[in-house]
Amino acid sequence: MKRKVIFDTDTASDDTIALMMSLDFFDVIGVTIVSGNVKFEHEVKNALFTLEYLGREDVPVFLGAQRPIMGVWRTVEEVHGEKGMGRWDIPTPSKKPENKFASDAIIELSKKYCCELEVLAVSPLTNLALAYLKDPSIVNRIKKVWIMGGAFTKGNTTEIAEFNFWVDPEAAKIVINGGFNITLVPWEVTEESATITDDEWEKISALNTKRSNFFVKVNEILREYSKKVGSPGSVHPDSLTVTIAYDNTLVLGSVKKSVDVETCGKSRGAMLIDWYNLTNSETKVEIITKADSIKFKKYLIDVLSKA
Ligand SMILES: O=c1[nH]cnc2c1ncn2[C@@H]1O[C@H](CO)[C@@H](O)[C@H]1O
Repeated sequence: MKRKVIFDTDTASDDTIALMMSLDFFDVIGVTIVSGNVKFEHEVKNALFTLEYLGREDVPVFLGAQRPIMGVWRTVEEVHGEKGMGRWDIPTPSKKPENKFASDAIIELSKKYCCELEVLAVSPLTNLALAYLKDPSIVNRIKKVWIMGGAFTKGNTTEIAEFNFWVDPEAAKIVINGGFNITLVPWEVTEESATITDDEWEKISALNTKRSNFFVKVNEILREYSKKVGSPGSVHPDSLTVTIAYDNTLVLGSVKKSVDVETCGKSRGAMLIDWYNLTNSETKVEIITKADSIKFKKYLIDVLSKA
């Protein structure tokens, strides 16, 4: 029996590959969309299209928050392409989203699948924060929350902040302090273990499957951008996070610490880790410090090799 998950996403480039992998690994009972990477309407279209492309029209898509709780954010078309799918102008999908707000869907599904549901959040945490504010008891019904977010020090959006935390630091603060059972996969770990080098990119292109062709198209601009800012290839944080959720033997190092999120000034979106337990906080989360790159890439190639 596959584990039941909700996939929360600001769907652009690597989000779609993380969704593809999740559909293989898990029983995805819902996809929830949140504002972040590109215009909301494109994120919705990208998610619906990805599901259709993979023949998974059966998976419901729920529309969520179209802005962060408080702050002003910016979309990052330079990272993912104008519409979030590289240079690919995807056709309009015929699949339609559900008529239920994402945070309400999270609450309802947590009741329906009480105590076994997991959330894969590869996105700003607005939808989950709103669900928690409406019904804090979801903490007792959701088994696990896997989060791609936060940077130790090497921010990819400001000097100190990672994009998902930076878009909605208030939401990240609410979720992380909410008492969920959380594993965090920070930016640096993903850059170290989930960067696809030129050789690996060529290998993926040469697979020439429906899925590998999709990978190459949607990540084309991500690859160019990542290299431009100094990574050795395209970085795939969301795909690594769902693979760690699926196979915990990918975890080569982790710590359990209390975490907070800065919401002010120039360091807005920074991840604060209480390394020495200075705050005496009881609320701790697991933070991944090292992941198995070889295993991750094997899973990725396996998923992309399928017809
Ligand atoms: O420069 C970037 N490289 C990779 N992913 C990015 C970038 N900017 C925004 N995201 C998005 O934010 C998370 C990673 O911080 C990922 O979830 C990705 O979708």
